[in-house]
Amino acid sequence: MPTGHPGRVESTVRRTRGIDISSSLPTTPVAEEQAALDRIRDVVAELLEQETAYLRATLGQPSEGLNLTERDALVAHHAQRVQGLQTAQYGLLFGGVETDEGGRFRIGRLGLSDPDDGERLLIDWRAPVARAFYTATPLHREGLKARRRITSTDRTVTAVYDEPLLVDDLDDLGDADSRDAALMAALDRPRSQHMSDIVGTIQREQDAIIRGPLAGTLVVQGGPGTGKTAVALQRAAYLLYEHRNRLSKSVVLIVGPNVRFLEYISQVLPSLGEDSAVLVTPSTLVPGVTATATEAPLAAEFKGRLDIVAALKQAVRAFEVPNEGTRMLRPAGLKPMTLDGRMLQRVRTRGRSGSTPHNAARPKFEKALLTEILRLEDEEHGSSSMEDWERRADWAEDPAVQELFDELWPLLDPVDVVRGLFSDPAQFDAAFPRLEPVLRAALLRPREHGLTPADIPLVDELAELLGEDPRPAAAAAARARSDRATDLEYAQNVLDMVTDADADADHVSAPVSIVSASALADRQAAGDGRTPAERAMSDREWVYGHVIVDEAQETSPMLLRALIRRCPTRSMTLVGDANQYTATDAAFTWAGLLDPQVPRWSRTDLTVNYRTPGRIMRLATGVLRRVDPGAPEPTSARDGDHEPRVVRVDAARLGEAAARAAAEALAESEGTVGVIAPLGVHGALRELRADEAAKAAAGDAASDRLWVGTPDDAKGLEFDAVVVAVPPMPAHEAVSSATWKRLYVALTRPTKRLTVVQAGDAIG
Ligand SMILES: Nc1ncnc2c1ncn2[C@@H]1O[C@H](COP(=O)(O)OP(=O)(O)OP(=O)(O)O)[C@@H](O)[C@H]1O
Repeated sequence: MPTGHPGRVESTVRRTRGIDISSSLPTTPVAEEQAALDRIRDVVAELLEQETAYLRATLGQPSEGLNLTERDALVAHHAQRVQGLQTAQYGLLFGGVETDEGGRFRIGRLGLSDPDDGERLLIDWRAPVARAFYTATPLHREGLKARRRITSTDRTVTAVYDEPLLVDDLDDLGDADSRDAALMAALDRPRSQHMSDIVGTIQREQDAIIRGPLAGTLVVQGGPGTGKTAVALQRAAYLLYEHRNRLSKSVVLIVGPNVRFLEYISQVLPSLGEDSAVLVTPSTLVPGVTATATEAPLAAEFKGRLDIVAALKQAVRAFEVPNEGTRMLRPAGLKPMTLDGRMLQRVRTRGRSGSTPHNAARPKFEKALLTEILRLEDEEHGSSSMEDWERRADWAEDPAVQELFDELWPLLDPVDVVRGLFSDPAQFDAAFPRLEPVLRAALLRPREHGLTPADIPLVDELAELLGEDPRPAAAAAARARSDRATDLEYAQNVLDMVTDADADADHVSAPVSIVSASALADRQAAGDGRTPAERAMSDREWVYGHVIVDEAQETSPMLLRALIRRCPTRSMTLVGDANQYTATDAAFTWAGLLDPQVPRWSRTDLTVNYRTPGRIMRLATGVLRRVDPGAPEPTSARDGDHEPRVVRVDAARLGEAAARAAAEALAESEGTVGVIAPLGVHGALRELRADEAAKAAAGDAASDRLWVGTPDDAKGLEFDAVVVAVPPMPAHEAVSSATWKRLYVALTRPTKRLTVVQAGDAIG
């Protein structure tokens, strides 16, 4: 019975000098790679069976000889193995290299040896020896004689592209098209609801970013479709591999623009066998709090500025012994006592001494107030025969005193403070004096108004200023208990999935959350049965090993501050595009965002658009030049086969025309269709969406392919065919730059076809 597992096998592979893939060569390269893939799949299947049996056995023997935590940890450990092996089955083998010394290696999604005879079958794409596969060129061969790219479905090798690197004459290399065939095949594949990884076709300029050092802040600037998201996720997988000891404990935080986007990218890391990452949006950065509302851009921009920190500090101070002047204390069964203003100020000063946050300073305040009360009592009745500590305890239990504590130094919740601040005009004006009326009107709102994304960094800041409230301890314990139950349920689901899996299914879908092998040790050490990622997710004060921000051009200074709090070493990768900044009409610069808070950062640019065909990019660039006349000619990896279509319609028929164009796109393309339109147009798509949803519900998986959203929702997404509905716009000079950039974002979403349905002047 084999005893190996991917983790252990992996370390063997890293010591390997070469793999002989030439023994008993089948006749053609495709047949040769098919034989290799069959063998690799057999080994994976065997390991999978073994791990499933372990999982089943562990689940079937409740705590025999093990305490509950140990059992949970083992269950999760085996569940992770099972899921890791399952997800690895897709696109397992994609490359090979032949070195100058004659060594031949196969490169794949994970490192694997045959557990029976120890033969190395696959090298993990992230291992140092695999690097040249991505970066070698005929001019810089990096010790390689030849490279082989392999494309396959789960079980079948579909093509093999051999690329000689050692050639006497560079003209012998063959044409670029055949060299790039694997890349072109990857770019032309129909898109689905989920992003795929690019592990088989990473390009040289992308590889340099992916394998860049962990330390420091790296900005990756690139136009639409240049692979920023893909590279950021591959980089997360690479860093988790290369710095496993550190990062599997500290976890990588990935911030994406919205929930749909997180869903879109959610399969990439699991498909690469990695799970030590937490995915959030700016709206869900603070555990337990979610922003659900929107607000005017000028209000959001104001809240994003760093000067708001001073206002928040002031707002908290305003709760500490708020009204000067005399207070009457009416203790039960005793004469009322007068607490004069000067005395209360003394108490406040003592409460505020040191740097203790507000809630945490409450005991200090209580102690100072009780001291004053005792002094007054002594003055009135002479010194008492009771011990001071007894008198303090007595007074502290008096309801009138407790009421006074709560009135003069209330325990505060950050969300309540934000709600109060932006709904109570008196509090608001005290915190933000002399605001322009328009801004004041945009910021003030009813107390029951939902939180907005720009409120979340304020909640985070306030949580720091307020400190822990001891009262939620019980709630946290309950949450930990329910997390454990979820773990067990999750492991059972994995088992069910394995049992139900159709043996002939060509694609095993990747689970959203798996547990890394190395997390086992941490679980045991932590003793609470949760993975580091799970613990990080529920802990606002978690310090992450690395932070990745996608669409980072939309990061406000306050959000950046909240992210730096989560990673004070500033080990961060920020990917984005200044030209896709739409939060305000101002121009975005990386220096403007970073310089005030990140003393040193570096920038790399990505230049080739792998998504949008050249002929569509030219139309989109015409729109971009409305705001940036000097925008350079775009470079697309493909020119594409379909000219963009522009349909002019009456404003009243915009929705109807968009729906017709979407129906046509669904009929002529086999992949996904995105309709990007203002909210007012979405209603016209209702029927088409219902039709698609009904077909999908009836089991026609191929029909779950229509998406409808606004340009802001579409950020970061892509579709095979896109319909952009453009409402009538004012004279072009009057169109705001953010509006042009939103349109630019929308026009750059297609991988193949674009239809613009427009109700006004030509946009290009
Ligand atoms: N090396 C590559 N091999 C195969 N596909 C790639 C490669 N690089 C990028 N792609 C594909 O190109 C498309 C665009 O990539 P991605 O979404 O990462 O771009 P982006 O720069 O984040 O775009 P945007 O800023 O417009 O959101 C994706 O389908 C991605 O898988």
